Amino acid sequence: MPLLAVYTELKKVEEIVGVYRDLASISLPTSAQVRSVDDQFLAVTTQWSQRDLEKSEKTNFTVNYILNAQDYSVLIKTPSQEVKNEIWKKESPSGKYHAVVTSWKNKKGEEKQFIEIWNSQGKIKNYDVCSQEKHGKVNNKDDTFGCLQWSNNEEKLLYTSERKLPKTKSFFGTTNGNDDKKEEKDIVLGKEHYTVEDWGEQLVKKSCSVICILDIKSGTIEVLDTPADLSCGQACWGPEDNTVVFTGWNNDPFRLGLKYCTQRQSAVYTYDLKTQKITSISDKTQSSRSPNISPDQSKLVYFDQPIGGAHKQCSRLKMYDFKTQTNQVILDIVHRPKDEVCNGIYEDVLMSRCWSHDSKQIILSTSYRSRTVLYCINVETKTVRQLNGGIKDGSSSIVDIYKDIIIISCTSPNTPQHLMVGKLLSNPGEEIKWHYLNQPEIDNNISFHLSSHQPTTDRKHSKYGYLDYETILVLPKTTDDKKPPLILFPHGGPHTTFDTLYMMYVAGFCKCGFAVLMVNYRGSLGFGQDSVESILGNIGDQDVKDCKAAADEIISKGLVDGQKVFMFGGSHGGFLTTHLIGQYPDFFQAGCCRNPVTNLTVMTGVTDIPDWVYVESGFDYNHSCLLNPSYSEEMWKRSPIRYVDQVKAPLLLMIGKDDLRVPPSQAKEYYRALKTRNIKTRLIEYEDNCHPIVKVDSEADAFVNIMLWYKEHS
Ligand SMILES: CSCC[C@H](NC=O)C(=O)N[C@@H](Cc1ccccc1)C(=O)O
Repeated sequence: MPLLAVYTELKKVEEIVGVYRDLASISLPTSAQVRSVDDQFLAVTTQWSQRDLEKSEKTNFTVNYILNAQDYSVLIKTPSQEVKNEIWKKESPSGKYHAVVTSWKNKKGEEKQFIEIWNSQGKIKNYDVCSQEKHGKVNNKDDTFGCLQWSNNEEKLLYTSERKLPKTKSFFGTTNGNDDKKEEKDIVLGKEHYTVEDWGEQLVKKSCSVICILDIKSGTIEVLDTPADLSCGQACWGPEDNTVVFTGWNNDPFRLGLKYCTQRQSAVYTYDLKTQKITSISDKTQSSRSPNISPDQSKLVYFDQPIGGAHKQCSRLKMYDFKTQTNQVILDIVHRPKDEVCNGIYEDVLMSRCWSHDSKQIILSTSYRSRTVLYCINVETKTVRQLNGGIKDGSSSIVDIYKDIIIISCTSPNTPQHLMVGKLLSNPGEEIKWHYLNQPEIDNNISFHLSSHQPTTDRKHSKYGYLDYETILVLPKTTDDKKPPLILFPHGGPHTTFDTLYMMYVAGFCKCGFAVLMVNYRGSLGFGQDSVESILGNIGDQDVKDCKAAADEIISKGLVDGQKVFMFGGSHGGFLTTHLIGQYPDFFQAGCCRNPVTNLTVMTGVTDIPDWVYVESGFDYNHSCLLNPSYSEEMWKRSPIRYVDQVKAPLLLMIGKDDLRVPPSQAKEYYRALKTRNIKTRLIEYEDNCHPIVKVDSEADAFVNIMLWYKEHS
């Protein structure tokens, strides 16, 4: 390469790295808890996360605030304090104690887990919970099964862990040299290599979760006697601490991936701590989850939806009354949106605190078309209202509520998430006045526009012909008349959605000069259950055409350069990327995709969610389904690889080597097919990354590679 070209290339890299460094340094709130100190003051504890590119890890820290209880002004803000080795922290109901689950490696490199109890004087107890050998590893916050709950009398802690597995050793020797006689009789022979099923992508080694109770005074641990065919989680204390309420997922006949999949068979149960009797309180023909008890302990709410079908869908909000032992629907599944208020609930779980102080209302946030909005649902009148809050056309979500003081997180594509505090008012007509906890950093060089798109007559769905869809166009500020190149970016899933949130990659693309069109094609969440169902059996067609038509509309409005269009997407978004460059070969300059689905016919035996392949291809699924030539034929017709001969655009493929959802072989097969057809392509493989590719160093490397790829092929 001539010297000038080398210099220009280096300059380009430096600029992109600079953009990424700036964005990666932004810290974002992850959670917050509010509590009243007295009539005059409120205390708010907030948790934050920030990328540390030097250490290649995320730094977590807390910031504490003291607020004036009358006008919510910030009186004191403590300096940031880094949090290390902490898996989970939970304040007791009175605020006197904290329980902290910590993880630590001893000198032999073995992982130890402790539950520590703290008060204002310091650490008062520390239990090495796994040493009692009553259970396996404690679940953490992010696991679907995780929970940490103080009993109302503050004497006990409820948590979940993996069920204890029998120890095993080889038929021909010992596991280690120091097994004593007592241990020897508990050891089974020759089972070391038996498969232990788990719950798949991002839930590796989560096989069968059990509920545990730690007696804080004595340190004894009781593992509840739940059936071995249930994985238990999301546990909370029932009225007067006499029962435990939890969600149980069926392990049989075999486990399928649970991450991003709320349609698995599960129910809400109560466990009587005196009699050990387990009762299912939800409808067992539905999939139920996320029980949450009212402050007055008279009732609980939870979500349910049909078992099977789309991996995420619209859910019902249901309520169980402890006195009458009856269930009722508070907010039903919304098939076809009827009003401007609510299109249904699309959340996996409720916030751990979601009730108003009078136990009459629930606060939750969920997608309403392309925005996350706040809802207040009255469980007595079964009425729903949207709460005001945040940025115009932006998104707001609930972070915590305590005694009607609400903390929300507000954001938009040009405004990173920031926290606000307000009071839930008794008069539903009155607007909440929100106060900043931290000031947002608005990027005035980025703007965004929401558009709705009406499919042309030939593209209307045969059953749900009324459906429309939306896009979010994010634009860089340009100094000249030149229109920016466009990145067409459909989301994955397909049953998820792009809400008007701040997304680091999108902001980064804009700062590098690109416009980004995020497409909520039909099938996305937030538009009613009909939209979710409209895509089943139509993948590779309806979604592809929605994306292309949206790009055409935006180009025809003259907002972007129609001669410079690039494709980007992950997973099902990678499926759409490879479809679009194959079906519209002259439209795209280049493409990039992460863990793309490229060939459905070879997915069923290798993904952790084979049901996805059947259901999205338009078939019913049950655990005994086997692939046959007629399924395969339909799957082939819907696969991007079918169009590989037509591809012209250079394609960058990125793989998370540990992805269990979309096996790396999908990208590799497509890569080989492009190579042999002399289409420019590159494959990047990230070690220790699974489906999302979000390890700090990999995410950073992928960003720079994507930008260089597009710039090289502009
Ligand atoms: C057999 S893989 C199917 C594609 C995958 N769907 C579900 O997991 C997918 O597109 N994944 C999305 C992840 C996602 C799904 C739902 C909600 C949020 C994220 C992706 O990686 O973007």
